[in-house]
Amino acid sequence: MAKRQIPVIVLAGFLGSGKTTLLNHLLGHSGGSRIGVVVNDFGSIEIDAMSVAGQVDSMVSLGNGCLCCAVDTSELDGFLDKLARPAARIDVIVIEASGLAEPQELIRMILASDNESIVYGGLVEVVDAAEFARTRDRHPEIDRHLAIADLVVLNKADRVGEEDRRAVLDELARLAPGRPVLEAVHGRVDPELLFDRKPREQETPGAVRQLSFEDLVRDEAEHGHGCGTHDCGGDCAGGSPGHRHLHAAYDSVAFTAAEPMDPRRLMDFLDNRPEGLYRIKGFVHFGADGHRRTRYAVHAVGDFLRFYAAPWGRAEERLTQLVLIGTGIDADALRTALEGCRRVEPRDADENAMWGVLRYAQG
Ligand SMILES: Nc1nc2c(ncn2[C@@H]2O[C@H](COP(=O)(O)OP(=O)(O)OP(=O)(O)O)[C@@H](O)[C@H]2O)c(=O)[nH]1
Repeated sequence: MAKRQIPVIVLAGFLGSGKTTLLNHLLGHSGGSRIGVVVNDFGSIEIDAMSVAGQVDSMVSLGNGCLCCAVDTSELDGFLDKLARPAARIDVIVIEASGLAEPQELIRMILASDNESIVYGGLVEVVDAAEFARTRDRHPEIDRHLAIADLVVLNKADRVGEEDRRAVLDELARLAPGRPVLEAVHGRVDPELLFDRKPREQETPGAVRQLSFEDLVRDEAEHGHGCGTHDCGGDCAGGSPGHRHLHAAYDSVAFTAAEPMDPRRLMDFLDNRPEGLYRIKGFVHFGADGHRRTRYAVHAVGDFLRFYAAPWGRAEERLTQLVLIGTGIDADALRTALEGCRRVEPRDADENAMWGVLRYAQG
């Protein structure tokens, strides 16, 4: 009997589209399946890894940089070997790509792996319904990602009206013809759709098709792009302009503070985020009266801003840890601005200080 192979699914999508949210949904609704997770954060503080830890059967995390620019595949191979070892009893592995990754490079790495216990399980591309048009304007590369997706999740369906929703669906049908598009709110998709894939030979011609190794080799020959196997620094100047990695233009800034943050100053910073600063994620410790036990997860995606309140874990260090990602951002200025948001001096009780934060809070 053929040995059962563990499918490795790549979960991709632009910054803030909802990959971690979807992954957490899968983890919470996996039934009896054991999910192994590889998280690839772009920033040097592994916010995504922290956001899924605790719910997952087995996780490895690759911080600071895009996996798609790894010099060789051995690092990923090592992680896959670890997750696929029989003792881990993993049924499916999900790789959450960084929001700036080239999914094609990740797929190439999985297909090139000589680990016989794993098999490429498809690309799930998450799309932010509200940001789709703007993201595509700035990053036409997204079209290429959609074209090779096995499943497109049109997430944040709650953030668009009927007309915009239809327009995005039409555009997706054009960009990813024949591919299933699932509309979702907060990444709530049926896990069955991801894990229980039909074997290739049962697929209907013209329906969902997984990218094959031949496709990739052909694509490489056509585009002369081999950055899965060399250190291209994300730019691949030798390749076609269409193959410029998304993250080549993006910088990330990490900020950590042990002192509590001043809610008014931080809100002032967040309400006036500089142009180009597209994504902020992390956790904030405010330390204000009545809020000392609350950890505020913060997410900014484009114009969208939310805080999610949850109690700090018992053993958790009360720190503010933020990752800021954007194009043309001034890292030093951002760090200085955030330093200025720390509450260094004890202040008189300011009962209303948290109002600005609570306006954006959920949970
Ligand atoms: N309104 C709304 N918000 C959502 C939905 N899905 C996710 N979000 C929010 O969008 C923000 C970003 O979600 P994440 O899951 O962290 O996105 P991501 O793709 O992992 O982000 P990166 O790791 O930066 O690429 C968070 O505030 C989520 O709560 C949705 O369907 N509707």
